[in-house]
Amino acid sequence: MSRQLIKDEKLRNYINGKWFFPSTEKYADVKNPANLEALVQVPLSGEAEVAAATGAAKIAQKKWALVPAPQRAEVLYRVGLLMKERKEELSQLLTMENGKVIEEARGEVQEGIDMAFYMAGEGRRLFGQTTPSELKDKFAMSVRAPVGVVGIITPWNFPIAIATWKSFPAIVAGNAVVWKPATETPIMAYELAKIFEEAGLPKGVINVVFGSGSTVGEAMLEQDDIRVISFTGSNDVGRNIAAKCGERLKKVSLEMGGKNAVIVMDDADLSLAVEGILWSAFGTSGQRCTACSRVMVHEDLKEELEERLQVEIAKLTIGNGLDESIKVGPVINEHGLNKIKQYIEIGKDEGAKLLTGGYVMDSGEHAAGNYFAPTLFTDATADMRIAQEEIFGPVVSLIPVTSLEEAIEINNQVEFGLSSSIFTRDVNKVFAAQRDLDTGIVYVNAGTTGAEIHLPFGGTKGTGNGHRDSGVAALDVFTEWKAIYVDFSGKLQRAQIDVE
Ligand SMILES: NC(=O)C1=CN([C@@H]2O[C@H](COP(=O)(O)OP(=O)(O)OC[C@H]3O[C@@H](n4cnc5c(N)ncnc54)[C@H](O)[C@@H]3O)[C@@H](O)[C@H]2O)C=CC1
Ligand SMILES: O=C(O)[C@H](O)CS(=O)(=O)O
Repeated sequence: MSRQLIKDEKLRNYINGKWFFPSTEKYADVKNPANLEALVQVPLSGEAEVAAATGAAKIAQKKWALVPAPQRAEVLYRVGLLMKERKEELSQLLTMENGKVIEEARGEVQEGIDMAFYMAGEGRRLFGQTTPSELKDKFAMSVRAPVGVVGIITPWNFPIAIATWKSFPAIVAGNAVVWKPATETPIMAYELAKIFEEAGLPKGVINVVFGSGSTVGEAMLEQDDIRVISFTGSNDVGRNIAAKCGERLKKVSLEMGGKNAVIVMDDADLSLAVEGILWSAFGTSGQRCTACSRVMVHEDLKEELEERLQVEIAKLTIGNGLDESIKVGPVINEHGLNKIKQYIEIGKDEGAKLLTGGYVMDSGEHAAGNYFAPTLFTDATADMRIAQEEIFGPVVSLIPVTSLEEAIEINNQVEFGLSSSIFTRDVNKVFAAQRDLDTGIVYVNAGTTGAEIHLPFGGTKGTGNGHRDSGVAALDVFTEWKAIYVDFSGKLQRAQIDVE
């Protein structure tokens, strides 16, 4: 049934309000990670498409910026309504191309809907400041001005939500967008472009160019008319983008990896902690930048936590996420599987104890897809590679600790700083932890995932470069502050007036 949701076998780029096959005539197959069934072919476009999209965006942006922000917001509001109408269909398509289980796919699509309504609200705010002037009969204020053409580059793990986190604030602020989605998950981008079209977004305000990072992504960096690059993805790619944009003085917003941890103190509600760890370590098969991959557990609770987690992991159903009873879907592709496999060997060699999982599931109903068994290591230490590096798979390691201070120190001893969590009933520990955990997101008595769209999303250290997606903070990426002085004294005032 769901296969019928796919109407076009060959996807097309969306440039200047029209649909184009790629001039390169090259395509890549997109496969369902749950069964390796071919879904669609994604264009592998070239530099010509990036240039055309940028040119169209530049022209469109000039007009779009003059549309009053509340009217720009109405288009986003319609986008939200259309997404809501099509929520179930979009969710099924998302599960098919990405593999995440349907319940999570619905959650991701809902994030996009929420972001549409939230950013539509910004069309009536986009607050600036007014301040007193130093001079008599003079008015001083600041407003947010659009940046111009913005480039967004998005990953496969949240193919619709992350795109909405970036494109919606950009559009409501009066920018035009050139968007390169990940080639692994182009269907969500294709459907979102159709929704923008149906909602009446003027031609050229959003342009979608499918293709590889090395061709389309790199070409975007070289377009001087693209004034901002907003990127979510891996650290290596993010560093390269930052370096190249630095040479051109292009603004860059980066959201990258994580090595997120849950802390379980000796006074924790253990049932709650088990649930929080399960959901944030194995949800989306561990392929969230916020996924929990370390647990610092107080030594007094270590054995009990090991036992209870093993019992719960054994109950997880693994398979095609379109089946409502499935709790853990496949990982995105063979490359992902191989990376996870390597980390299992690394963990064993380093001396961590493998309690459960640690293998590719490749027989019976799992034979055709990319399945990895949910994996639990214990007795890991803070310096092990499995406790330092991003695995991006369903693997979590327990690290015993004796105090909150030790747990926080270990939490902060990694390259990344995205999300962290603490389970405790002690309010003093809660406040100390939220102050001292060096991450952009801190959860108390909840796992490391589940960000809400009206708060800033992003992290410290190697996770980013000081910008945030989501919330009002996202507007900082897509606007320039403009200071405006209006002198109504009728004379050229030069100096501050002395107060007599
Ligand atoms: N902090 C955050 O907000 C999030 C971070 N991520 C991170 O994303 C990664 C997984 O996503 P992937 O798609 O595998 O990452 P990736 O870095 O390989 O790809 C991300 C995007 O960048 C493009 N790209 C690749 N090479 C490029 C280049 N040279 N120039 C320009 N663009 C290029 C890709 O085609 C894709 O569209 C993980 O490391 C994860 O932690 C994922 C979600 C959220
Ligand atoms: O991008 C992600 O990994 C998620 O959208 C953020 S969360 O839901 O895990 O907080």
